[in-house]
Amino acid sequence: MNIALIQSYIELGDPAGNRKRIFDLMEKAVGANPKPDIIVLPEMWNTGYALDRIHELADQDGRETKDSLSAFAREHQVQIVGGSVAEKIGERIYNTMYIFNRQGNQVASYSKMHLFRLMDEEKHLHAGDQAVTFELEEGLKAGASICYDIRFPELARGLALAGAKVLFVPAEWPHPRLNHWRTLLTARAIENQMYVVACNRVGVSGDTSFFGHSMIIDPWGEIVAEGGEEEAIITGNLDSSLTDNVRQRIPVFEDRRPNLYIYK
Ligand SMILES: NC(=O)CCC(=O)C(=O)O
Repeated sequence: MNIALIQSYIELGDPAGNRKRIFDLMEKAVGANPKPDIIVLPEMWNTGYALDRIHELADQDGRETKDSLSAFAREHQVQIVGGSVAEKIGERIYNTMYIFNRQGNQVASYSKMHLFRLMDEEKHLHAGDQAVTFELEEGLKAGASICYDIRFPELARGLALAGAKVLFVPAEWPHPRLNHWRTLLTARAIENQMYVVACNRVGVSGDTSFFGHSMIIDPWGEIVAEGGEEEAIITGNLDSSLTDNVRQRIPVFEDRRPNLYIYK
């Protein structure tokens, strides 16, 4: 499966401008040869972290985002892991990912469950309360996570135990924590023997600088593709048989001793 990561710049508090930018980049991605089977977007791509105005800027019920991503997926016959957007449900704002198949049908959604205090998320957003797996083509099971979620290995392990062979991680992860980003993503891939597909934004927003370095890491922990710090479409290939291969070679899931892991 060919994957294209849309490592874009995001303008603070400009949903219309950001939508145009993201869709222009997606058009470019589907025009490439080979055409991607899956497009992945970054976190909060509609508004960025304009949290002080998030109630007026968030997408009501995610309607505009869902309609436009669905139409794009159907028109271009491509699966979309839609990063995340600020979504307004009633009076609550969530940081939510939508996933679409090639027919344009929404197959799942996931709201970020760990809110990141360093960026004030907990003051403005509601946390999701459900872990989510979903099925890509060829029966390939994937798990959803968003940015800060990767600091919680229990989430990725739970998704792997539920059958996920790929973990998607849209992000807005800034300097100076590139070392954390690369190490945590690689650790999640190695310990769960799964692909990690992470799409980070680039550019400066206020006094925060986002470094990109979107990456695809295979179940052996090797980096298959990695972006730099500029806006770009990063592409790479995912071979689902590699997950089974690595899991047979080092049978971590058979060797687990979960009943011994609780401190008394
Ligand atoms: N948007 C986020 O969740 C950022 C997480 C982050 O930067 C971290 O260090 O964790």
